[in-house]
Amino acid sequence: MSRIIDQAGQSFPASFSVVGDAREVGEEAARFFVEVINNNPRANIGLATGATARSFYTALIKAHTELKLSFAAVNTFNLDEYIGLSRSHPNSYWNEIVEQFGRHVDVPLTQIHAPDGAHQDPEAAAAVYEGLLASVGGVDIQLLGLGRNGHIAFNEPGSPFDSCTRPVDLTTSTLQANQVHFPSGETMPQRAISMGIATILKARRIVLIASGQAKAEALKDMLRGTIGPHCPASFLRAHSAVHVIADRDAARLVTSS
Ligand SMILES: N[C@@H]1[C@@H](O)[C@H](O)[C@@H](COP(=O)(O)O)O[C@@H]1O
Repeated sequence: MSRIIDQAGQSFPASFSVVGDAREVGEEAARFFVEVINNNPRANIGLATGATARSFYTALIKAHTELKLSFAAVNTFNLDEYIGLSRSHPNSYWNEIVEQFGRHVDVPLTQIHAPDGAHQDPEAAAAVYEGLLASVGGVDIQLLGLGRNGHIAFNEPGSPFDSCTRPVDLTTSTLQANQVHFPSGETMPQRAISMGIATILKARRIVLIASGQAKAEALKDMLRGTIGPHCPASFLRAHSAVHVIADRDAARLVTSS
């Protein structure tokens, strides 16, 4: 894959790995986080939910059990949370991070952070979260998945470059993709609190993961299309330390082989 050189002469992405399958995507992504935590055991790490991230958490847990990597002083920050779900709801994103990762390592659950989806005033909860991120000195390394429509976190198409953490409406595409995670008959939340584009771009390093054919168009738009709110992930091209990891299916429209 050829790099994109923007007007400032910057190369994007900083690195691009195409691996065989979803498991390898997670393993490759975890290497970046292990390196950051080895260098700084008190690192602030930004976490993503979703199916693609599962193998990433499996790899981090393996680093804990086999390499004795400690998360005891790490703080984690979710990208987003559904509005209307308390932390204890089985489908809350806070709970997803605890179940997939937190309870399998030595991070105290008080150091797992997410926007408060149950707050009566979502605007206020979003502002509190943005303030929390600033008060801890920002995120050292942020994991991002990629929505089929090019969203990152829950920044749906139309999200502005300068957006901060805020309440957002989910699009039909996202609702269809995520409804499967809720029990049949249960209507999923239609809104969420999400870190904004500007919030995400403050992270010192970003690792974006994509797996499967359903992400191929979005990955192509992100890397090759015009930069703009129609494809929120394209705004990542304004950041100098983005590492993209995709499996062959997701990368099929941006690789020649
Ligand atoms: N809000 C989440 C994102 O943070 C996630 O990265 C993305 C991809 O999810 P998946 O890996 O399940 O396709 O969509 C969800 O809607």
